[in-house]
Amino acid sequence: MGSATTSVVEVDNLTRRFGPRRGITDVSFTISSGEVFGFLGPNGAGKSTTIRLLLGLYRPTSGRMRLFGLDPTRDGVRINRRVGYLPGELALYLKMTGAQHLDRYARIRGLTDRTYADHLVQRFGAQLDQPIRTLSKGNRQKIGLVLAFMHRPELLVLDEPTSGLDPLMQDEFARLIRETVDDGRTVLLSSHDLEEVQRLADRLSIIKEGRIVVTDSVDGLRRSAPRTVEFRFDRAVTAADFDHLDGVAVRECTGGRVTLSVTGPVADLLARAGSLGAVDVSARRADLDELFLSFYRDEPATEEAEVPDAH
Ligand SMILES: Nc1ncnc2c1ncn2[C@@H]1O[C@H](COP(=O)(O)OP(=O)(O)OP(=O)(O)O)[C@@H](O)[C@H]1O
Repeated sequence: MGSATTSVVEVDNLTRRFGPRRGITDVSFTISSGEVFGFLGPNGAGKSTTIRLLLGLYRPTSGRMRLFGLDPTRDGVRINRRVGYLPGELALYLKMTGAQHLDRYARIRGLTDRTYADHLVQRFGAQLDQPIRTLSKGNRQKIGLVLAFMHRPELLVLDEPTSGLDPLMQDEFARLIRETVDDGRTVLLSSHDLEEVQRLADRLSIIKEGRIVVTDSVDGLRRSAPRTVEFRFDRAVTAADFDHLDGVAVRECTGGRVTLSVTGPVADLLARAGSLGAVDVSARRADLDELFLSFYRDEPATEEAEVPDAH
């Protein structure tokens, strides 16, 4: 802590096509050291493709990327030593035990001090003495987590990290993430779980149909999330009384009650409601889930969404 913040991951206009199929198009984002960066998107959006490019497993069609200032297409070996990767689909050897996996990874990485690895095994209650094929999904995932974190890498790239973990283990995982960034290390957390990203990430990008639709801090997104505002009047009002106002969408209007979805400043709306003789008002901030879902559903994938930059 206290040291200067540097970019650990830089991605500029990265494009990867698979023949005629789109993989990702013009993807750009930057991740600073000590940050948890969420990468959120529905199935097939392009999260895994982006990660595979970053790890040098795919070559880009065009664009530029850097990890620690190095180019993954050329410096893969140097980069991989500094990265811990948990793939979305864990490829463990079914006949080998967890202990054999740990030995193998420690050898590849030249890791002699196993204190931290042992600590992680204890912490997650990972079962090391049985062949992987006999383990449940969650227990395999715990081994995947230990393998990703055991050498204290500077960058963790985690694809659906809590898949299969029970709530207690998810909490343990959340604590581990916090400790990791408190240590000045960096996390890229890819997921389609809104709740998980919202809880853990400082900033995030939402990717849809291969393109980034928004990048912002979680707090910034929360500020720009629509509020639900409800007014009551002692006479009937109509949707037309409100729907011309900037940032206001009428969700429901019956008799003397109107429910609105509101983004941005409320002065004009309050003036309007006042002039119509409002007798009561209530407001609640929409869940971020609503905002995320609106990006998933409605946003055109070809344009950046107009969310005010929080930085
Ligand atoms: N090796 C490949 N060959 C052909 N098409 C591919 C390949 N890998 C990915 N794609 C295509 O690229 C697009 C993005 O897929 P990707 O796996 O990156 O999505 P994702 O966001 O990780 O999805 P999920 O959440 O389901 O894992 C999809 O249309 C997919 O079909």
